[in-house]
Amino acid sequence: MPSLPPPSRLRVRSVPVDVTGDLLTRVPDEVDPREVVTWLREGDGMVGWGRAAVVRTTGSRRFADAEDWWDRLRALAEVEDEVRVAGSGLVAFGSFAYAADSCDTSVLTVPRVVIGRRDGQAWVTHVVLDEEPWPAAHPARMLARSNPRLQELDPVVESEGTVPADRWPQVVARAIDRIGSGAVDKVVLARDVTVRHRDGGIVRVAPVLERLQRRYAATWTFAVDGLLGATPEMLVRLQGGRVRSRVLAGTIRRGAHSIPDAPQGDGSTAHPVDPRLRLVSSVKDLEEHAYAVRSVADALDPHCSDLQVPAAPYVLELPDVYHLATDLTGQMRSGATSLRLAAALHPSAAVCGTPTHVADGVIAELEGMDRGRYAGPVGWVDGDGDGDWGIALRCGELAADRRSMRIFAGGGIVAASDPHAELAETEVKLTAMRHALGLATR
Ligand SMILES: C=C(O[C@H]1C=CC=C(C(=O)O)[C@@H]1O)C(=O)O
Repeated sequence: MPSLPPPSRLRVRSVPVDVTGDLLTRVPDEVDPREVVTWLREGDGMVGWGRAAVVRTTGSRRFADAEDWWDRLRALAEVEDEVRVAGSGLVAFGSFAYAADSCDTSVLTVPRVVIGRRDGQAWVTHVVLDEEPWPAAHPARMLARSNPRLQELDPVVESEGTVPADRWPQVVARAIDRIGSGAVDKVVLARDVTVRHRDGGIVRVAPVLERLQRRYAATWTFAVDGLLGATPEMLVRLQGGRVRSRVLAGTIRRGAHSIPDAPQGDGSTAHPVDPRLRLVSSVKDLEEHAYAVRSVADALDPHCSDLQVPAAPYVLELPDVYHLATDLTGQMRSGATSLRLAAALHPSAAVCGTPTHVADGVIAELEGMDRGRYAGPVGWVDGDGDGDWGIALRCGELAADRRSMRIFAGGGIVAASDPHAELAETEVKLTAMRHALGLATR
């Protein structure tokens, strides 16, 4: 059950403002980092802080309880919205545990302040409870603030995760055996690594988010209740009745050129093969991708009319990797909120496998860890039900004492997977958080 009932009366006011530059610099330094929320891409999006209302849920009803709470909250809220874009007015940010039996709690939180910007239009939203007065500083003083950029990083050190890196290929090999036995077609296995402050201090969130946003501008830089990352994968976006999903599965490292081993019969010199070409012609990656697309298409089908599923993927280019990507689109017909859609889509075969329930069992058995909120939906929902929900990838979860963080990476395993290549893939995916924490040199 929700740990906090919604307040009797939430008053919300959104007004247009003039905000240029980096939205992250508007977040006050003194804010508790677990109360900072962000959803940013290419400089646009939202940042927020404070807690006007929050619900924490667990178990197999973690989505349903959060949805019920949200429905009650939005029915009670009094909203004055002069902006009327997706995300203005009442908005909640959320992050959900991957597994029903996770020890981690899922959260949906309504910040006290949100600053948003979309297509050149910026706004600020304030939320007050009951008879509380509107903040006096609204909005001029707050918007004049600009904290220094790229603050110095905290000194952090890395230690082994649940499964040490050198044992990871054995874990992958067991999954390949399981696939060989016919029990399951695809399994996504993930590992964690622990990073802690070298001097036992608190790991600060702001510099980590700044670095993620700067290097991974084309991904969604998120922060919700201490879960931080830059995900390239959009589980579902609902905006004005349009539904979109970006499915990723199939990966190759950037710069992974190789010389073709077949002799060049015409006597010409062998050239390195562009990794993008290798990726789009890799039977193994195409298979991995097809399972993920199918799972999303099947889950969206009951909710959408005119669902468009491209026949072949394209290559998404990120700073460290290339991914096979497919963008699905549809027209909402079921009336579900974006949060309900995210719940229906989770877990897709980009983070679980095929068939879902068998893959989930193999994951629980072989990974030996609680994924927490890694690989769960992360994003926001507004009062109309519109919103963005990504899959929490390329991310880390701050410990309750804020002195350490678990960072995560996984990869899809199919029959043709190579255990050592899978270890290398998790290493390259860990680069995003290592870079943000100052652990990667690139
Ligand atoms: C599970 C992860 O990536 C997923 C998303 C893109 C590509 C993937 C892959 O090629 O295996 C994974 O399905 C991760 O980054 O931890």
